[in-house]
Amino acid sequence: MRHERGRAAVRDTGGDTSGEGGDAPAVLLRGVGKTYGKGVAEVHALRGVDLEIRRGEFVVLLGPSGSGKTTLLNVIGGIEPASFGDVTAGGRDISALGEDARTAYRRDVVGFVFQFFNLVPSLTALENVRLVAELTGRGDRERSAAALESVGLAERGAHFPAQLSGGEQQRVAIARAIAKEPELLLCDEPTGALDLETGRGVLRVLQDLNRQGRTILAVTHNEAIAAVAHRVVRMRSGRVTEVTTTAEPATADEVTW
Ligand SMILES: Nc1ncnc2c1ncn2[C@@H]1O[C@H](COP(=O)(O)OP(=O)(O)OP(=O)(O)O)[C@@H](O)[C@H]1O
Repeated sequence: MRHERGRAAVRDTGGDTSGEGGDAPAVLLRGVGKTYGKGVAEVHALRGVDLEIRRGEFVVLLGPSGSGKTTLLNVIGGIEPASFGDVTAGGRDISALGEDARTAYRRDVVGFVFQFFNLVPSLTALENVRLVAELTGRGDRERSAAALESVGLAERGAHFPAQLSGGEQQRVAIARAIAKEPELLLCDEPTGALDLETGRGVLRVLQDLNRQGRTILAVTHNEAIAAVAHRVVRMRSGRVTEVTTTAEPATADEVTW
């Protein structure tokens, strides 16, 4: 494994921003800030973040609690708008979108995976996957079944969440996120609620999806997970402090925590 630390690697986040189409980055942030509240209650969650994520990259965002990781994920995913700066993702200038256009972007371009799976308990695994895909007009049974198969759960489509392990539920949540074929998969602590073995299973699925060409950004506290990424972005106090490139990412089976 080769690490390129410090300034040279941080320069990675620059690059030509003019191109559209094939060479356009999956995500490009320039001077992005997010401030919550007003006056004495003001919190500067992001303080001028520059970041580029290329198509097909697997990027892990690491940082201590409160450093702004989830805020950054939410801004990239269109869950909340930046207070200032430019956000381009999926070929769109997200910072310029109104509420409705941001909702459409979130629905059509981004797949989300959360720490606590958020499956609907009264629906089967397959129904959970279809439910979200249907919102984008891509909810046919075959596509949803194929998504379940791609996370190794082809046989579990008729099971309810309570009949599945935590790792399996998270894999259903990943299938749900990818069934609509998003350009970008955003994961917030995807292994945070899982033990080592089931967590590895989830990482394995994410790595497979990435090898098939999906762009993935995963937020975590867990330093070990960084080993599977192409690049690791470290944050502190709302700023990117370091970007590390890994020439040969580890496989999910090689990481331990
Ligand atoms: N809706 C909100 N209103 C006010 N402050 C917020 C809000 N969301 C986040 N913050 C604050 O912004 C800062 C960054 O929070 P954020 O959740 O992005 O950090 P994080 O790195 O993801 O932390 P953790 O690892 O604990 O989830 C924190 O100080 C947090 O308290």
